[in-house]
Amino acid sequence: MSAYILGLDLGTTSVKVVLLETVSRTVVASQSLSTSSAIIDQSGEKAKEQDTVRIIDTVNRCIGLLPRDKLQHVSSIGLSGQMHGVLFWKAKRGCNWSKRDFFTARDTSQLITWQDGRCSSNFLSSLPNPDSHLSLATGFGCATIFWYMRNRPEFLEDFTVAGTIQDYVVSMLCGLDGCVMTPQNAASWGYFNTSSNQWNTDILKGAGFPLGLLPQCVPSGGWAGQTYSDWHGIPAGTPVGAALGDFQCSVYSCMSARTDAVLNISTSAQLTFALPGDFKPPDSPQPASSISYVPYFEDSYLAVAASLNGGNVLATFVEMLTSWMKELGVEMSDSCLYEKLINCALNQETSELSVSPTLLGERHDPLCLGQVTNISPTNLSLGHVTRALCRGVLHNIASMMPAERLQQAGVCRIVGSGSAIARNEVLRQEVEKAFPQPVVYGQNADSAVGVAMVLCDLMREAYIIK
Ligand SMILES: Nc1ncnc2c1ncn2[C@@H]1O[C@H](COP(=O)(O)OP(=O)(O)O)[C@@H](O)[C@H]1O
Ligand SMILES: O=C(CO)[C@@H](O)[C@H](O)[C@H](O)[C@H](O)COP(=O)(O)O
Repeated sequence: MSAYILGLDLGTTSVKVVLLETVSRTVVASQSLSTSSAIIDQSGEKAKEQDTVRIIDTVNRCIGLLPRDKLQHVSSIGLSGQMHGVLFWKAKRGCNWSKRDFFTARDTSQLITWQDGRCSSNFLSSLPNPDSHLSLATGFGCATIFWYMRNRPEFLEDFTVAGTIQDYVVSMLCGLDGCVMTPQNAASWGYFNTSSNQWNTDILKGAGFPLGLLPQCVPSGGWAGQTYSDWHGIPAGTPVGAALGDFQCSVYSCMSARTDAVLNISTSAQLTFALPGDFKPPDSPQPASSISYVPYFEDSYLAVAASLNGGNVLATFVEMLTSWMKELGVEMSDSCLYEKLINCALNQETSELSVSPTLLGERHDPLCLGQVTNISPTNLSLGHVTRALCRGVLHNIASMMPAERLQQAGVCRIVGSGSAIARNEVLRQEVEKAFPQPVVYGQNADSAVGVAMVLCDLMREAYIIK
């Protein structure tokens, strides 16, 4: 009888699940559903939160679409998800289990995501310097906790545990009292040293940070525990991997040679290549650099240009059009709008219109927001604007990680991944124009597949799969 690994990715826009057949290492079933969990910011503070209850409901619906007979033969579960963000819960009280088959979120906070803009540059510079090569940015878990500590200390009093959304699901599945976190996610929170794999506890303690909220660190590719109950037909006692970063897992799914760079465009966008095995990160942060060095597996690192402006730029354009049309009394579904916009831009191969689409700024340059230039009466069609937006997304990431930098690193080709690339031919055309290196598109290149592959390879190494 075949055994399967369940891979689950909790992205910013959607939840994706796959079943990977362990012997052939192939995907036999997959599903994806949008979480529609964004909470409108009423505060004017640039808060970006998502509704935890909705995210977990989407997980339940998405897994419910997988074949139940195969779920009964799942031998391990791996999770990845959006990094940097934080949610809070109370030990032993973070969820309700129903009929020993699924759980729903209970008494948790909302998820404060990587897109949260509440930590201004002034606020960040008032925090202690981290002992890490990674600089701190708004939306990073520890910065968010500091923000609550200083602005709404009563909010933190309600909770005893914190983690990313993927860590929360792992804790609930395994019935853990606390939270375990891998260096991939811990590094994305800030105040974590990737050489020692330890939190900067002394620095944080000195600043009055609630140390009890720091998760316990376990290796990337390690186990968190076993399922506490049956879950969607998967038997209780099934091993669960400690949650990984969605970025690292998307790379794992499609980087087949050290000479590959990976360009992932989902809600955000990342362009990355693997650093040599003996690479050691610098001692201190380089906040003005558009390239950072993030932990991958074991002691290895990836060099990455992590842009805050990827598929979300197009999603914002679609949202803007929808709201304009609503005001004008017209209705159209998002999927219909995407299709029409992509078709218009395919018929408009070039445009003089220039869009710099950094709607969220970038971590190395937070105040550099978007601009449109070179506007003329003849370049205002939907085709022109959509073409210019897609080109702008690629120009921005190529300015953060120039083609020459890839060449110096020995990159021979770029592998495209992520659903914004998979679903948008205009973006694919612009990727091919932006870089001289040949571009290929990964089959099954995504984080849910990547996290399942990580577990599959671990079990092979341990001879659990023959
Ligand atoms: N119908 C569509 N057609 C083309 N692109 C789409 C469509 N729906 C969403 N997208 C793109 O996909 C992006 C979200 O990708 P997804 O993989 O779901 O994100 P994440 O992994 O961050 O959850 C959106 O920001 C948007 O650019
Ligand atoms: O900074 C990085 C990677 O270092 C990121 O951009 C990171 O992948 C993202 O912030 C989140 O994980 C969101 O990913 P996604 O939802 O866009 O797939």
